[in-house]
Amino acid sequence: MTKLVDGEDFSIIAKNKICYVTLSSPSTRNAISLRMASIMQSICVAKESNESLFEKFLIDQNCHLIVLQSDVEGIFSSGGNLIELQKNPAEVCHHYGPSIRAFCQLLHNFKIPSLSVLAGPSYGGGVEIALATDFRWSIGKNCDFHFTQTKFGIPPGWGGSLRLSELCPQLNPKKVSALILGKMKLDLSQMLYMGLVDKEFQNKKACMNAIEDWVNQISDCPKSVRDDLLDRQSFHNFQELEEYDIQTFNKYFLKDEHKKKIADFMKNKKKK
Ligand SMILES: CC[C@@H](C(=O)O)C(=O)SCCNC(=O)CCNC(=O)[C@H](O)C(C)(C)COP(=O)(O)OP(=O)(O)OC[C@H]1O[C@@H](n2cnc3c(N)ncnc32)[C@H](O)[C@@H]1OP(=O)(O)O
Repeated sequence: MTKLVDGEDFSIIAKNKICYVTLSSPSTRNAISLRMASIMQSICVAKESNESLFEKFLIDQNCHLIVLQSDVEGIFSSGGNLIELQKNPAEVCHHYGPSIRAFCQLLHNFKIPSLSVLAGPSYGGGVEIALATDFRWSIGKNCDFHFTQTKFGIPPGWGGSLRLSELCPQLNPKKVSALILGKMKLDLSQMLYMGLVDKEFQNKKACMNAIEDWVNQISDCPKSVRDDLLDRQSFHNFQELEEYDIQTFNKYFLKDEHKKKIADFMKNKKKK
């Protein structure tokens, strides 16, 4: 196990090709503090080499998946730290929003897949963090999203509104605004229906086993095929993506590795 961030309330570690980002602040129900935001800032901002510390860590540790999770029972995140935000003047909190936004952008844009494990509800900015990952898996039934931002007189600011429209084609910008203005709650059945939650689990063990199986399958794929598949995300134009997919397929079709894998499969099949 290797650590990038080692704190009581927020840690980032790599273990068995999985990067775990863990929120563990029971006293604030996993609110995002100024300290966490400043760590996010320091690990997400690209250095001269054009690579941030977080990206370098993910590459060096050969991580195939980022898992964002809560270590506090009954909550994913209560969003922005209201106590600190109330206490401090705007100048002191100047970097707060941009830092968390940069962290969310990294989860969304970095080329390996990211997953939020939801075993409790999320509020305000906590929903936005959960929306930043590519996938959301739920454990149990209690993982509602609460859009509470306007209760405090502000709109979402960490990329969550746009992500909602991206993830749910039926939620156009007008509908997203209506959800937020209404301080609405989405429960598990609504999130499953909208495709916001991708898989549901009865307990943590089943979820963690599924995560390990997933990463093992990714590791089993030849590195160059894996890299080529992960590069697909850099294309936003469907025509260019189609050409890339055809070229990539031709690069591997009936080459030695492909033939060998077919032969191994047939041999194992006969044995059975
Ligand atoms: C700028 C950020 C903004 C955004 O961009 O969107 C936001 O995120 S706005 C904040 C959105 N958050 C919320 O609306 C949630 C606020 N909290 C609650 O509604 C409740 O606390 C809870 C999360 C539903 C939990 O309720 P409950 O189980 O009844 O516990 P308590 O209410 O007693 O809370 C326990 C403890 O935790 C502290 N706490 C809770 N949320 C926050 C928070 N967001 N920031 C800081 N601290 C928080 C709460 O004060 C309690 O502490 P003690 O009183 O010291 O026990």
